[in-house]
Amino acid sequence: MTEPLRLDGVDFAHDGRPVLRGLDLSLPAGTITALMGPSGCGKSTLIALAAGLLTPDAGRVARRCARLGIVFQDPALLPWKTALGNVGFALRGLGLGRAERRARARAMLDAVGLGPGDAGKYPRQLSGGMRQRVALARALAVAPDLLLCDEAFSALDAPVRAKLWQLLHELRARTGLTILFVTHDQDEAMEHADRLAIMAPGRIEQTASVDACISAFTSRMNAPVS
Ligand SMILES: Nc1ncnc2c1ncn2[C@@H]1O[C@H](COP(=O)(O)OP(=O)(O)OP(=O)(O)O)[C@@H](O)[C@H]1O
Repeated sequence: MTEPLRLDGVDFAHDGRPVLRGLDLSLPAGTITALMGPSGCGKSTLIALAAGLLTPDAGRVARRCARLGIVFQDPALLPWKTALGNVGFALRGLGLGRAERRARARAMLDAVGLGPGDAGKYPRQLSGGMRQRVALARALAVAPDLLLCDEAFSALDAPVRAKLWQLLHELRARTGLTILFVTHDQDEAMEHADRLAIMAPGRIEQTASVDACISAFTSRMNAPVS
């Protein structure tokens, strides 16, 4: 099976202070992996390395994807562009005409639950949750085959989160999208991921399939009390 993302023996230091040491992680194509671990263990640093925004001091980061989508906790939208303009901007460089870019951007905003009324608003006129939805639409508009999400849904309420997850599951089923998402929410991880990657400070401590975790838990619950 191909691996759209693989990190081998990655070391990384922020300002000379080691943060990741000999970190290994691989994502099989079409899987959804939840990256979990204590605050400060290096999850966001791993995502930045995976995205190519940071360069490892040692080891190797290999991305085998045609198009990468990234969503951060901070949506970082262009303040001088509308929601539609922000999503359309991401489509420049794909060789599409202006009308096609606008149509794709509109459709993607619609898919994340932002209709024509919201599409024309500037980031300052949108709530934090709406800005996060614009950021997701921007990442998905390029039709990525690898999506990295760093606490991307943290400002969203439960019903909106559920709708966006439904959209991601549909995209995965249709396109084989591979997703790595950082979350502190165990329920979100168990409900939406196929695999868990659990970090200890600086490294991946364990990767396991969610099904294996659930059956281990169930057999422990059903074990006779001695
Ligand atoms: N730009 C930076 N400059 C210096 N140190 C940094 C920088 N970014 C992160 N660090 C440090 O690197 C370590 C790992 O940070 P990182 O943000 O990757 O952890 P995290 O697991 O994502 O944390 P959280 O769950 O709190 O978001 C922390 O000690 C943090 O203080």
